[in-house]
Amino acid sequence: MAVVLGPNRYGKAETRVVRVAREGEVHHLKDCTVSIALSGAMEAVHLAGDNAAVLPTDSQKNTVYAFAREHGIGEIEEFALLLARHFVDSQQAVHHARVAIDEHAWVRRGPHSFVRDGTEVRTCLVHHDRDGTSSVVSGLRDLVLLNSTGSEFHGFATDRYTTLAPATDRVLATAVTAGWRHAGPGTGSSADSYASSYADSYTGARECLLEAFAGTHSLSLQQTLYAMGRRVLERRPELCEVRLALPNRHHFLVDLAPFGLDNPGEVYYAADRPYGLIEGTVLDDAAPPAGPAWD
Ligand SMILES: O=c1[nH]c(=O)c2[nH]c(=O)[nH]c2[nH]1
Repeated sequence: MAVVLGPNRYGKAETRVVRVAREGEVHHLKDCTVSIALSGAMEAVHLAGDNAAVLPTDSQKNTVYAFAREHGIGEIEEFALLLARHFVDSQQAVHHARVAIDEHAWVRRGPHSFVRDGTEVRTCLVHHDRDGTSSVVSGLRDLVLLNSTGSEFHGFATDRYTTLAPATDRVLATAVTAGWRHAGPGTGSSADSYASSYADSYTGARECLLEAFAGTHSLSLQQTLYAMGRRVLERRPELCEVRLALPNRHHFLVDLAPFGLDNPGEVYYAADRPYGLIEGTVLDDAAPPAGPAWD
């Protein structure tokens, strides 16, 4: 048997950075978690303990803070591309950089006061390669949605273990995890002109998800998933692929008969687990190959 080193990467995970931009009395807040993973010519460190090619993860963390000071944090996709290009361009041994950023939303409550906005998180995942190609996936997670009617589930397959009753009017609730792949940028710095639209693109794609969830009379969460992905692709030509994970947050009607009460769709038990997990990809059939974009 010959033992060889397989794929590997390393980097500082989950650097928490909060950037306060001060405009006199009025402050602006960006609250991010940045995860970096670098790969390339890293055989020597694994095989011989030679660290010459290893830029310490501590330096990577420091770069996040220094860049936040020097460049500010605009759209997270731009900041991720900036970091990814920096590591590939400045370190000979680094051939590929992966940068994932989560943005935690704060809502303004005054010139320099903010309230954390629920659990929803905006996300991005950027890859940059030595040959200059970049990929950008934007998205969100923990966007919690509920329709109190307009959802059915019946006509499903049954077997000897099926006890689920067909539903013609049920609560449909989920916590959306979604990613959408940008058709560009293809190469290097040409991404910069593109970058100014990341904010619009995000707001637009998120709105499509909300609209499609609220506006689809659902015969299954799978059907709703497809409608959500399709709406994004139809309205946002800059995007070519959407991946969704939708946990079915089951709401069970409580049996109030023991108390002499009826329950015409008014009182539910919101179960947290187990939950159905519906996952799917919706894509433009002319989408360029994804490469490592989702890795
Ligand atoms: O929308 C649904 N899809 C399913 O696949 C499923 N399975 C289940 O038990 N309930 C539901 N609901």
